[in-house]
Amino acid sequence: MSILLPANLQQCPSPSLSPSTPLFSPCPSTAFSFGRTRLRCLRLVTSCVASVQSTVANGSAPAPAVVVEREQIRLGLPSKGRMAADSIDLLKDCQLFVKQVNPRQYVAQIPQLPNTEVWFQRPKDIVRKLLSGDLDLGTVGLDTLSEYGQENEDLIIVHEALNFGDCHLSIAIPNYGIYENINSLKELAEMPQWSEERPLRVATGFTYLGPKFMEENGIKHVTFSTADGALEATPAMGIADCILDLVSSGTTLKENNLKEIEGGVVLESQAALVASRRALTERKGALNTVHEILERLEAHLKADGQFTVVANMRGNSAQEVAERVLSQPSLSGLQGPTISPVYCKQDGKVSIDYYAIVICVPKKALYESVKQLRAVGGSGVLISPLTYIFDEETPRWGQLLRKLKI
Ligand SMILES: Nc1ncnc2c1ncn2[C@@H]1O[C@H](COP(=O)(O)OP(=O)(O)OP(=O)(O)O)[C@@H](O)[C@H]1O
Ligand SMILES: O=P(O)(O)OC[C@H]1O[C@H](OP(=O)(O)OP(=O)(O)O)[C@H](O)[C@@H]1O
Ligand SMILES: [Mg+2]
Repeated sequence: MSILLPANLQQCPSPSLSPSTPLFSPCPSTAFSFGRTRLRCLRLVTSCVASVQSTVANGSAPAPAVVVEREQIRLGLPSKGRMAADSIDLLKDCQLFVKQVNPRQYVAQIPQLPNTEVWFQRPKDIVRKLLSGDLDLGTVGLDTLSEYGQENEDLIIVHEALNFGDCHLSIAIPNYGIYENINSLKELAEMPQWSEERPLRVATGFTYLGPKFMEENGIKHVTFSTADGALEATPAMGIADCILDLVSSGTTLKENNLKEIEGGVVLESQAALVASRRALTERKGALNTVHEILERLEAHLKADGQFTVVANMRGNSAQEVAERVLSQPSLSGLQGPTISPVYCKQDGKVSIDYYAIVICVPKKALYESVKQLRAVGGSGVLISPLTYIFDEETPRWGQLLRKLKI
């Protein structure tokens, strides 16, 4: 398997190469010409790469030996792109308001977290800066974390499902010509077209995950090229056989006559809250800050999927009403229904003919729950959104402490 090098290693100096010799072409059209010279170049580059890899592995940096002293905890948020607004909106929904004076200012404050400052960075730089110790926390897609974090143990996922930025990293091939009947990675790998001389050409921005995935799947005759965007054009341009890129709605693939294949998904991704292990264990205040952010996130995200349902139900006692409610599978709520007497005044006398029941219902199960409530005599059903659900302790906090071995 030959692996072309990430663009950020192109400038790697080598005395045997003329300055004009391209070591790695971001243009896929030159990506699989492996003459002798090319192979020699690659070997030279490989040894050169080994020496820089300790500091620049696909742009990621190793964790610093010591944590640099500073007063503030630093939270990295995406400066632009599709993750930027959603990150700020999520914090806002958790009552953490990011105060940015203007959109071109890359530092901001969160008044509710006075010991924390926000730094806006490109997602890949958030990962790099977590590794270099210049940020302590950050929100990024799991795809970016895997690509630029490269399983570095200093990176800890604090919350892996922030409920935005959903997409998956997947292989896509043309849906025409020789690929018409190819529907799985296995079938793609077994096509007679690929050989050492003419490997399968993959265009991808994921120069770490791509080769790793192919190797794990035993695909030998494969070569990679990279570009910064519009990868979906490369098969039709004749410069790649397939692509490995992010997919969310699937529109870009469809519009470019490409299809996904079985076994071709490298990873599922959504936004995550990530921290530097070193910062959490060594920086004063970092663990408290992460605890507060995590509590707010979990309370909001848990509530986000639920409705509060209130209904009245005729009955002789709270116990009898509870038995009827609990006979229905979708009406058990978070811990069970809350049932309270409804006091009515009739002919000058106060009596209890009805009970009010309050339950939390998953949004997806709402209509089913309303039907079940009606079936056991519920009436006057009121539905309202839930804002926060604070549990006794956030489950992810315990997981984090275990990861940190605290
Ligand atoms: N359809 C999608 N395509 C790409 N990324 C997506 C998609 N849906 C969600 N994402 C998430 O958004 C993140 C950032 O994507 P975005 O394209 O905004 O920035 P970028 O790719 O880092 O920047 P640029 O495209 O300008 O180089 C991705 O890493 C991924 O986690
Ligand atoms: O499945 P879809 O909803 O169609 O989204 C997938 C496309 O979105 C991303 O590109 P982006 O918009 O970031 O443009 P880029 O290629 O310039 O990065 C990604 O690289 C795909 O091309
Ligand atoms: Mg993009």
